[in-house]
Amino acid sequence: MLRVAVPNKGALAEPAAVMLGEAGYRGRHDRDLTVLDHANDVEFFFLRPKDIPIYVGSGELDLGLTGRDLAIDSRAPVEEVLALGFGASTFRFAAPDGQDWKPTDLHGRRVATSFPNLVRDHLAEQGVDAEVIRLDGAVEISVQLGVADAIADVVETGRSLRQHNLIAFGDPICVSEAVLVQRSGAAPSKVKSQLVARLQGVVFAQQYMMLDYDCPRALLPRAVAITPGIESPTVAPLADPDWVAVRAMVPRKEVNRVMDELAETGAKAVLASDIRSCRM
Ligand SMILES: Nc1ncnc2c1ncn2[C@@H]1O[C@H](COP(=O)(O)OP(=O)(O)OP(=O)(O)O)[C@@H](O)[C@H]1O
Ligand SMILES: O=P(O)(O)OC[C@H]1O[C@H](OP(=O)(O)OP(=O)(O)O)[C@H](O)[C@@H]1O
Ligand SMILES: [Mg+2]
Repeated sequence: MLRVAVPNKGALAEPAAVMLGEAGYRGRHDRDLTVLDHANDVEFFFLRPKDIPIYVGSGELDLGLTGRDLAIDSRAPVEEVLALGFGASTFRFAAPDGQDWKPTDLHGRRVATSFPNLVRDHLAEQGVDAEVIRLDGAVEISVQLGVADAIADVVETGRSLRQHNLIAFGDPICVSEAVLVQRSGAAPSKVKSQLVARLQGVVFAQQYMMLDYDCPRALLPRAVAITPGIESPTVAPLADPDWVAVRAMVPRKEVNRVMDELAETGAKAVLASDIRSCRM
């Protein structure tokens, strides 16, 4: 049976549960710490996302969903199998607004963070000798409370930084998202490949939309150039011989631009719909 770690709390827990549900796996009941999915030969363990790389790196669990930043900070021997497309954030230095900060200004100063290894390794790479103060959370407040001169923390919308008069500086230390990890160099297995393929199907489906439209036959070459699809679009005859129906997958981010172009070209009844899952 495949043993898989899933975040039980925090920003990644809910989207991870939704993604596993979409992939056909059994969900968590109440606050249970484990779920047996006999139908798919998988046992899920609900753990703190920070601990997940430790369990997977030690080989106790086969796969884990966690944050890339947490996996790096853990220093556990894990490798990314798949990026999951949710939980996106950057990990950045920040310090009081009103000064033009550079990472080298941290020399000889105190930097508070919940990701001490990630920060220490980054400072060492940059040749900056700063003191790292390890805190568990609410790191943004540490500067005003006087325990640090700057912070390094997760930034999603930037709201927490603004609220505490902090400004991010330097290049991001890490560009993170939720990832599926395994122990570095772990052997492949059939159940593992199946879970990876299913999640890949959901990730891919979330990044695309299905477009359906009617198109005058004479305009088909132009329409196909706008929606080339993955392999090639599906073209089906309509009752009216001068028209065809076209179906193609389109990157979600581009769907409105593509719909505008199709409408301008002369396509009618342009419909966009979600894809729940796929195997490419
Ligand atoms: N807005 C966000 N806040 C915190 N973490 C986020 C956010 N968006 C994405 N993440 C990612 O979630 C992971 C952190 O999850 P974790 O559960 O440790 O912290 P949390 O969501 O802040 O919960 P907690 O309440 O336990 O601090 C990291 O990989 C981080 O990059
Ligand atoms: O850029 P933003 O959208 O403001 O999001 C980032 C903030 O959210 C998280 O904090 P959380 O609320 O989880 O509290 P914590 O610091 O105690 O973990 C994170 O640690 C940042 O503080
Ligand atoms: Mg937090």
